Amino acid sequence: MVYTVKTYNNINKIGLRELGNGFQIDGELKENPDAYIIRSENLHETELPSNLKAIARAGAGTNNIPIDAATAQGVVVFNTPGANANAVKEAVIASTLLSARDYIAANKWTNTLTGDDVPKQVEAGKKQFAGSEILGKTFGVIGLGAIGARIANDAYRLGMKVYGYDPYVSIETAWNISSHVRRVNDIKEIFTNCDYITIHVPLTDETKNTFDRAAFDLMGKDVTIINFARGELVDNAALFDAIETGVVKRYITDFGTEDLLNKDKITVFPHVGGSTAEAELNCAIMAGQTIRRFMETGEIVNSVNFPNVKQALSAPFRITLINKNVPNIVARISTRVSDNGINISNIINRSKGDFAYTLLDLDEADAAKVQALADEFEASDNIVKVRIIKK
Ligand SMILES: NC(=O)C1=CN([C@@H]2O[C@H](COP(=O)(O)OP(=O)(O)OC[C@H]3O[C@@H](n4cnc5c(N)ncnc54)[C@H](O)[C@@H]3O)[C@@H](O)[C@H]2O)C=CC1
Ligand SMILES: O=C(O)C(=O)COP(=O)(O)O
Repeated sequence: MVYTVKTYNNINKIGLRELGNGFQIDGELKENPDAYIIRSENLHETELPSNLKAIARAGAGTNNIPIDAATAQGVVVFNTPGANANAVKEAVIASTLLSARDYIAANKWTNTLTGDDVPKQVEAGKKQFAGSEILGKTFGVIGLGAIGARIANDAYRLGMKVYGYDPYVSIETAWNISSHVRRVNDIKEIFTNCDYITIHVPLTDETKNTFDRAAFDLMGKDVTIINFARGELVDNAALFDAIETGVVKRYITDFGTEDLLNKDKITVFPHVGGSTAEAELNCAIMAGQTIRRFMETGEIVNSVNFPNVKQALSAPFRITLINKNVPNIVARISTRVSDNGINISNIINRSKGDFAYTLLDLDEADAAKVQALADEFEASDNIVKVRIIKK
């Protein structure tokens, strides 16, 4: 069995080797493949092909993927948690230092100098670039996930007083956060207390415009806002007013829109937070492993729209179903299997919202019987995707 994969956006080739020999990458069937491996390509305007079973986002944010449509079509969407977190952490630490000392403007100015007396001009002009130090300053981190937790710990190590806010922090990540990071339960405490604020949350209806007028109104003066998460987390109109009134000293973001460009107190990078050789390799490796595992075994790990399901396959065949989460569905599935004279060696059914994933391991070596059962499942209104996996 050869599976087909279509890649978008420069996925690291070495990482893709994780797929192994059972996958054809960007071959002739790439317009209706089994899986996509993707980075930031916006899929919201495109239809997902009928054969598609999985999308792996080689990275963290999945707001470029139509998750609800994918779920309804039985497409499992994965990401690669933490695989590019160190890259973003380093970019944010660099940005913090860039705001404290205006190195970019200082470098630009120095490059304008001419003549034999450049050293003299430097000494005369450098006072305009006197900065401040980050030691002892307050640093707020909104979102203490893979990136935020790393940044909070390192900002503390750099001598900053660190506040962290994340009402949904996972237990796993919470264990990794230094006890020196002061966890607050109200985001307002970040806005009122911090000289530097960085945000590391997914873009959702809840997080959109986290930095709005009400947020800026709570801040003191000369606050640096760092946004390597998504542009829409900041209300730009409110930001411009906050810059005008001296509330915001500098806005550093990885997400450019035209209104942000060529402004004195705004520094825009071209979405390069995760663009390091190491992060691109890590993401591609994790995406490749995830897709391979899902296609070859049916197991789900690191999905954003279906629950984790792990179960070694010990029976001759496994049928995987993506089904609507309706009452009595497991009983109905089991009955259909027994009506076909097949024994179930193991069944797992896990739901998330309106849909569920079912692994059916069958004590049946007759491929034709298994195919007939799968065809019956295909015909059911409550089942949106059926796959047969042979041990
Ligand atoms: N600039 C770049 O190249 C990159 C940007 N990103 C962006 O950064 C985001 C975060 O990435 P990771 O830390 O890897 O993800 P993550 O999933 O490990 O962490 C996100 C954290 O945000 C928290 N959160 C969710 N809603 C929240 C809310 N309303 N208030 C406070 N916290 C909330 C979650 O509990 C979680 O701990 C991604 O979703 C993506 O948008 C990620 C990687 C690279
Ligand atoms: O992982 C993320 O969420 C990112 O924003 C990284 O995007 P990229 O894969 O570098 O286009």
